Amino acid sequence: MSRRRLLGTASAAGAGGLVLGAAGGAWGHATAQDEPPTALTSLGSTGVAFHGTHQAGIVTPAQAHGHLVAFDLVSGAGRRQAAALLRRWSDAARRMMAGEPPSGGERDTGIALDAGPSSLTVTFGFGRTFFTRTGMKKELPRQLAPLPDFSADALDKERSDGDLWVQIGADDALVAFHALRALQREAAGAARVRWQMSGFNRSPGATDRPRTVRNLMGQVDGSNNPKTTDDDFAERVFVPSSGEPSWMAGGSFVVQRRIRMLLDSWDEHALGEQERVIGRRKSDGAPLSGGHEHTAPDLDKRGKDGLPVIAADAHVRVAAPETNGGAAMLRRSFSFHDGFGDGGAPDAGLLFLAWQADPLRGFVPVQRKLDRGDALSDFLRHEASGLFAVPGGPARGEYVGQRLLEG
Ligand SMILES: C=CC1=C(C)c2cc3[nH]c(cc4nc(cc5[nH]c(cc1n2)c(C)c5CCC(=O)O)C(CCC(=O)O)=C4C)c(C)c3C=C
Ligand SMILES: [Fe+2]
Repeated sequence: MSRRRLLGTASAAGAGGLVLGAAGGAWGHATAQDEPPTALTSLGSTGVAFHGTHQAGIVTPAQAHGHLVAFDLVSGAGRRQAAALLRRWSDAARRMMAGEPPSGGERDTGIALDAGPSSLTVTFGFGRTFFTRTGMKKELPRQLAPLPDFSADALDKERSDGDLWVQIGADDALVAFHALRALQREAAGAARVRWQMSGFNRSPGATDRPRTVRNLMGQVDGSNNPKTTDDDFAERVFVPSSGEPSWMAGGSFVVQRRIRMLLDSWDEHALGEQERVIGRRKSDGAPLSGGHEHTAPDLDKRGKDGLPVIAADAHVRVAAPETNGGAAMLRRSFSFHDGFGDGGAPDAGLLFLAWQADPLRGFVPVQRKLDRGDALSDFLRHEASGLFAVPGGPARGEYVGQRLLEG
């Protein structure tokens, strides 16, 4: 037994399959010779494909651990350095998503030694400033127009935007941090970290059956997300092959908002009031109009008092596609908790991530409306913001963004 005493069991997401036992380097460190091999659970052995029409990490079920990080190109770095960086990053991401060390192993930190790929995904995007920094203004997608100012914004510019954006997700915390650190090291000399945020979701296997995740307000969050099986899913979430700009075919636009939850205030409110604010039951996420979690909310239903059972300012009514001319987005967020403030209030909330083919037909109109009349907004503060173009997935032998950088 030379490299490790782990055996894979399953590979749910295909392509790379289970890929333990990469060559050399730190991966050769010893475990006792006489230990019997231990099978990885499906949590560790699950690998997600790096290549494909779309990048991984968009329709992939949200993992238990997430890192979001923005980089700015260093002064003097332009298109050529950016292309070389994306090539290095793609190579590292492909390897790590297959459970291998990032670059042959010699320089690897060893943080993910002993672990399988654990559903690792790495997703890359470009911010508006990337196109000016690299002299590629002509390629700037119109969909990257700056987001409007919203009245409830209290944005920290230093934790917003950025030239390059990376989303990392994994079901193991060490695997996730390993990827973050590896990509930061690969960036040396070309780009430096502008801001970084970490988040989490429930671990696979923590519930009696697969369930929609809860957020830190205790609500079931994600029930009425577009489903991959919906006829209009791809149209809503991905840029079509005939879309503009052509290098974004198969890509998507992501809006990220660090939304602090004012939990001290929220947690003081009675259950009935909390449910009125959202328009759904807290226990199981069912709409207040009746049925179960996945029953469509009936926005027309009225109670005996003649009032709508889902209130006029309930979050689900104000955000629903039906009340926003069909505007929709795929929400795939992580919760965050970064300690407690001086007064004891948790610095916690949602790293809200919304994916769509065009933010002007997704996030923007919905947030405009929420900004004017959402009961939930009394309990939220939008503290940081970013909008990034996430190109389509790479074909074999290609790196992410190659069609932009070498087109
Ligand atoms: C601009 C878009 C949205 C922001 C910002 C947003 C913040 C936010 N939402 C919750 C909790 C819930 N949201 C729910 C539904 C929901 N939210 C949005 C959009 C934004 N939310 C949409 C489009 C929808 C779906 C509406 C529908 O079609 O019914 C729900 C209900 C369950 C669900 O469908 O997911 C909850 C709960 C928080 C806590 C939050 C900011 C921190
Ligand atoms: Fe919401």
